[in-house]
Amino acid sequence: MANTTIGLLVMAYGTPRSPEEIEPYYTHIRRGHKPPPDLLEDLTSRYEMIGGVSPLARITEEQAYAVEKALNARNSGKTFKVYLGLKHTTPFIEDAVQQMHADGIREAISIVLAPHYSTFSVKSYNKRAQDEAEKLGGLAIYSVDSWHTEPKFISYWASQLQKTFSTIPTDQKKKTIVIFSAHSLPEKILRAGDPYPVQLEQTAELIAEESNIPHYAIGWQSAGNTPDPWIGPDVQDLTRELYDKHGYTSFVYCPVGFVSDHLEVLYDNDYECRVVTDEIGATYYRPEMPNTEPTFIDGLADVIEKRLSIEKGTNYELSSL
Ligand SMILES: CC1=C(CCC(=O)O)c2cc3nc(cc4[nH]c(cc5[nH]c(cc1n2)c(C)c5CCC(=O)O)c(CCC(=O)O)c4C)C(CCC(=O)O)=C3C
Ligand SMILES: [Fe+2]
Repeated sequence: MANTTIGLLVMAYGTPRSPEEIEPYYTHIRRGHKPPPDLLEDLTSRYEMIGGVSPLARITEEQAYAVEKALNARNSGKTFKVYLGLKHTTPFIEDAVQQMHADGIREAISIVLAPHYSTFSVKSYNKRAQDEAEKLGGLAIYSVDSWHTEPKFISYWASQLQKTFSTIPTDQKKKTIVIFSAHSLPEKILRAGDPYPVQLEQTAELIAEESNIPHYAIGWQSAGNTPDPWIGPDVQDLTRELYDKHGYTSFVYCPVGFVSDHLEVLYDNDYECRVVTDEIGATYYRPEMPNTEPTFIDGLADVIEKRLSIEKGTNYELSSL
């Protein structure tokens, strides 16, 4: 087995690469249903507010190559070859699995560029990859389910918070609150015992501990516009509530459920949350997103190495029975 190439399947949400791609992308998110013109216009105008298209396409690619590079620099005796598979645009997850198979890859490890597991997100990415691999045969994919407590991921955010706090005037620090958030999901996932909210709490607690921040809260953002309830409190409502109850003067938004600069951060945080902080006369802070920061990338490489060593350990035990 020495020196065989291991496929590194990096999966992510995907984003339109041009304004023309917004409609097919949105149609895919809506499971094949074209968006009505008002919804399409609304989404297009949000992309316009962040520069026409999202920087996410470029960042996702850079992240994938950076993780491959970090792993191959480790001299572990293994060579990794990266394949990018996206949920809602090309190259789709299935395209990436087909390419791995065509390239003769027999073993692959997959990771989703989102830290928290949920049946709505990570489970569906993994299922699509596994289904395609099964269809093709001869390719085993070991999936990472979540990496929300990974030490270097936690350190990344802790050091970002220390950086942000160093810019907050001393007399304001005690009146500062950090809001950790992730993408909201329909509340019905909770009835089936989905680990998503507990995992967000764990991430928040670890970062808060390591960075020694005085106050924090957990919120949810970017909820969809459907009649069924979504997990709350929403970050905008939470901001108002925390101000009314405790009079915080500074709000630090950490959207730790995401890892890149993209629409949900650049619009839902940097525009929508700032509207609220402006309204109540508080100061808005939002630390930088991980993107390709080396500590963060190294953390993802650690996650992959650990997952692979578990797999190899298991295989060893099985074959020695
Ligand atoms: C859990 C989760 C993550 C995080 C985990 C992960 O990364 O997987 C995430 C990330 C992202 N979501 C993104 C974009 C969009 N998500 C939408 C709609 C939806 N997201 C959902 C969930 C999530 N989304 C859900 C339940 C819906 C409702 C429709 C459905 O039931 O599927 C819509 C439709 C219009 C709107 O609602 O705004 C858009 C445009 C972008 C790209 C941003 C860019 O382009 O910069 C990213 C990274
Ligand atoms: Fe989304």
